Amino acid sequence: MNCSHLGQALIHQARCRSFLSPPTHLALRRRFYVQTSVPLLQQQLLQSPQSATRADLEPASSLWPSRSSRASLVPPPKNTRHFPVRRYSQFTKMTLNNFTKKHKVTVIGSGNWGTTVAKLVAENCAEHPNTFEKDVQMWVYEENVTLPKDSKHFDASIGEQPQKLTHIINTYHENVKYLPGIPLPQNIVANPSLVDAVKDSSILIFNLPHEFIGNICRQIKDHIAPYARGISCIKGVSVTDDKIELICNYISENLNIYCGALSGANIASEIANEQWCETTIAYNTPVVDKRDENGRPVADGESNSNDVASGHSKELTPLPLDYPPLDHDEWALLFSRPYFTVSMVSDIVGVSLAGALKNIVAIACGYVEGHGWNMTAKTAVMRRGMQETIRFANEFFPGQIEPSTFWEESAGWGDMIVSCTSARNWRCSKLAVERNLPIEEVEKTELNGQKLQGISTTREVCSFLRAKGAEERYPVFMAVERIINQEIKVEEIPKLFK
Ligand SMILES: NC(=O)C1=CN([C@@H]2O[C@H](COP(=O)(O)OP(=O)(O)OC[C@H]3O[C@@H](n4cnc5c(N)ncnc54)[C@H](O)[C@@H]3O)[C@@H](O)[C@H]2O)C=CC1
Ligand SMILES: O=C(CO)COP(=O)(O)O
Repeated sequence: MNCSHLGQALIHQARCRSFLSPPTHLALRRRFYVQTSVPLLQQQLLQSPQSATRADLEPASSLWPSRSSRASLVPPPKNTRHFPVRRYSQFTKMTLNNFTKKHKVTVIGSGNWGTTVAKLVAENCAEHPNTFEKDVQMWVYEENVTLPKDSKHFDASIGEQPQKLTHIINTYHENVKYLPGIPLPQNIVANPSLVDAVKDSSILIFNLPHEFIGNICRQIKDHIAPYARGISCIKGVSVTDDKIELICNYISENLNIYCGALSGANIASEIANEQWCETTIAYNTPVVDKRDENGRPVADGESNSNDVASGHSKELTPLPLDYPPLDHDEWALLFSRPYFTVSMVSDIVGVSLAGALKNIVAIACGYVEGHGWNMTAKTAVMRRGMQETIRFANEFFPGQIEPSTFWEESAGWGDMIVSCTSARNWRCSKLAVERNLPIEEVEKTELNGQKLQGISTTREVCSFLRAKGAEERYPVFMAVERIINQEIKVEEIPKLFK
């Protein structure tokens, strides 16, 4: 029994025991399909992209069994037509090559994670020329960088003169400042002009510290394609007074485009070194972008304001039909690598909040460890931190999360564990206690320009909780703020958690 069969069997078994509601059941089937069948399909198309016919794709049925073998394996779910139709549309979308346009991709941000995501996306753009333009624009916040004498790129004729970071990336294909030692694909184009980098792009990937997103949106608002679609890889939230907004929703509303969210247990330097990991992408394809199996729009052409599927509150410009569609399959195609497994879901709120709030808990864990307490204390902080995260989501985004995001997805417990044991927020808060320094000092001396998201997220979330009078229900979050502000010591934590 291969992985896909096994997945279906498990889902069916769980459903028979009434563990899963029918929608969850369907969502899980879809997830298994994206994770297992799509890469195989891609591989087949890669081997023979021009000549592939539907018959060529039939071997994929070893992953997705034929109707008869499916029937013998597990009784079909209610909506059995769903996946065969999708499979055919995948074939149509990827092989007929009847789209006059391809998606142009821009990554906005070029830090540790920004550059890593640009790398994996650029690898996929080169591998899927029917769907994506080969070159990937990467906007770089320009700065001068001096290559040290022992750098392999050191040029004696230039000496130790500072050079533009964009020049270094485009010449040596390495981001020596934010992702040193990792060779980058040559189809990444480092661009210091934000407006030029986003011009005509149908896909915008936002990947920079969350505090800069307001300024970025203001600068690009009038320069992006109105039909562009986004994915935010940013971990943070936007808070003003007693209002809180997810970063992807902030982007959607301010640019009037639809934007999903990517988040997971992802340490950039490990992924850049192609060590395997998983991630979660949340995306609700807007109704105006949905197409039937013949590639025709499913929207009836009437007003598309308040797009129900995506939750977008304004009128969206549809993605033109001369572009390949942008649905879960295409996002999986853009982000999946052999070393980066993508799970597609619809829970924008759960994925975004899990990614933002775990940074507060990671700081708490670093403090606890720096104080000399070990795994048992850290586990207590993680458990309570996750409890507060889910409480926060239910209290301030009622009815908008899927609990399975926190329990089953990389964006949930996966990210919590990795962040509390090895990420930058954890590392710097641990050092802060060990050196008896404010965490901001450690950030400056240890990270060479990289930014901690946990400090500002803690302050923003705590100020929001105060505005809502909800501090008492969030003792972990509030304690972290007080330790950051050096108002209390780590040893006071257990008393506060009572
Ligand atoms: N590094 C990682 O392992 C992961 C990071 N993330 C998230 O990805 C997002 C981006 O983080 P990184 O790429 O790691 O960034 P980073 O912390 O490595 O680098 C900071 C970036 O901010 C840029 N910058 C500095 N001043 C700026 C300004 N005024 N305007 C615009 N940009 C400016 C710098 O040029 C640099 O590219 C964050 O929300 C982070 O939480 C998510 C998963 C993994
Ligand atoms: O989000 C991350 C891990 O999933 C990275 O966290 P840090 O920003 O603390 O390194």
